Amino acid sequence: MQAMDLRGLSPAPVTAFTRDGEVDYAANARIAKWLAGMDGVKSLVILGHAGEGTFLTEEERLKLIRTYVEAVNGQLPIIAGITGEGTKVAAEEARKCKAAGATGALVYPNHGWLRFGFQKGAPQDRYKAIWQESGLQCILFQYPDATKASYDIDTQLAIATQDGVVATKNGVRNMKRWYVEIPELKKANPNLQILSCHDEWLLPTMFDVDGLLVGYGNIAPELLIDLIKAGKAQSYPQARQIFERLLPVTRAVYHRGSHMEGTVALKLGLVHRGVLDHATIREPLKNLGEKAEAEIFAAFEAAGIGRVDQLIAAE
Ligand SMILES: N[C@@H](CC=O)C(=O)O
Repeated sequence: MQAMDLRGLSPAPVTAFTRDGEVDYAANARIAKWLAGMDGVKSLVILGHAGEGTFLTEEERLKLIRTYVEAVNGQLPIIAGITGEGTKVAAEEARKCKAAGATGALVYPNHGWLRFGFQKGAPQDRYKAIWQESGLQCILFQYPDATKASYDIDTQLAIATQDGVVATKNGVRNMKRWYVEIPELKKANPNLQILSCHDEWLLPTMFDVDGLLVGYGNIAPELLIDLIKAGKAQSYPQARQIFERLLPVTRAVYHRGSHMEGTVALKLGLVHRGVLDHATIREPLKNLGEKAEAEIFAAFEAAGIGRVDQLIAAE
């Protein structure tokens, strides 16, 4: 197996809808082409939180994968969020995603684990079943420490050393754990690619990662690519400068009441950049209101993040 190279930016694109709430495949293809055309973008991760993946029907999800695969024309791997609850259901979902053209799986924890915690051994069996059933290359998704679905180090090590697991998307949000666990994972599997997803405060993790897998990659991919480079060069001043420039946008999009609002804010950001015509979302997401919209647009102005001209060229 040739592992996906994720050493750079992997944006998690939003899903564009028509004004009446249907999936707008043409608009999604435009997003795919725009992002895929950028040097430093290594994969596109669809059907995740930012992509409202669980708000789509199975038919829509598979059609969206096919749309992305066609749009990027082999330039990049398409990674699908795998969210099915039961292990068998998730493995079956992954098999269908692979048949639709996906290369990778971002494996979400079972939702019940968020509420009750997981039984030892169950997470690694979920990854194993997905890999064996589908052949999709898996990304270990580490949830925040504050949730019961955050895997202890033994569970992470077991998953990280299994066949078919090529990367971890780490959002632990506990630097005591990050500083200890990331080196342990690297020691156990030196090929494991470390991706941060701490959208709301990326800076502290930038010096230890191979890349980013973030919803933030929708709205400021150019600056995030530079931030990754600065982190890899271990240049704190350079990384800090980019972080400061992004700060108004980070605050407007991610320092909100809930991370769920971030997805709505991402769509507004894409409207501001001329990538989307409107920010239609699906329930249970809610619009943020005119005041928040104005704040988000003003934040983009303050950061000097403007419209995307290349999008038109990509069509
Ligand atoms: N950045 C978020 C969004 C999810 O995919 C996270 O940490 O999980």
